[in-house]
Amino acid sequence: MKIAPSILSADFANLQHEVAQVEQAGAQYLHLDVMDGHFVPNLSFGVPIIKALRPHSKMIFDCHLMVSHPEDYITQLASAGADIIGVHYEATAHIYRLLQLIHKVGCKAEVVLNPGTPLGVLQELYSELDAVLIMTVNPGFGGQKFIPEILDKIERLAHLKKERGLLFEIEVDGGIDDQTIALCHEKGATVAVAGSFIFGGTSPKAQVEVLRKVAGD
Ligand SMILES: O=C(CO)[C@@H](O)[C@H](O)COP(=O)(O)O
Ligand SMILES: [Fe+2]
Repeated sequence: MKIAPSILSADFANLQHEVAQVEQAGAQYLHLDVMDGHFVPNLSFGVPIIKALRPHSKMIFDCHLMVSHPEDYITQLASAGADIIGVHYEATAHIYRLLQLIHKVGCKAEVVLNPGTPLGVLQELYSELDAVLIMTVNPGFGGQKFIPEILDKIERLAHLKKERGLLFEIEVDGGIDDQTIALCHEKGATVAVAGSFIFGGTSPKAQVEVLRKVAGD
């Protein structure tokens, strides 16, 4: 499983150092949560922060857009150096068009599903999908408790992927720690996002190493 530290729980006054630590520990992705205070009841950071971090890291920049008009940010995010752009199915009336736009600007396209959104909505989207992000908490905040009912959803998606011979990544996001990562791994998730587990303690480096030991590639 690839590890994707989410900087939402990092020390914002010391971001460059925090990012360097998780990269040195072997994290392959950097997860960047963009929130607009409208789609979710919280504000985080926007494109300028992503652009500022880009020259300091070779990790895959995985941008999770929690905004009401995602189409307005795709081109800017691509120019800022995003590699993967994740858009919520619930945030747009034109998900297919949005996935096409993400590909057009040269990024990988990911659909994010809230806990209450069924897998069936992906049915017509598979040909445009590089990744599916399954929310294992309600989006908007770090430090929430993992919702165990979502394990079944991960298992069903992994089964579907295998059955159809598809190659998309299955990401999980929210409440991931050294216990829940193992459960998600077992069900077929391939990328684990973790914020507070990694940045909430004293050593982000040591915490990435713990996750890698439990479920790393
Ligand atoms: O997208 C989100 C929250 O909406 C996440 O990426 C959080 O940053 C995960 O934080 P933890 O649950 O791991 O603390
Ligand atoms: Fe996220």
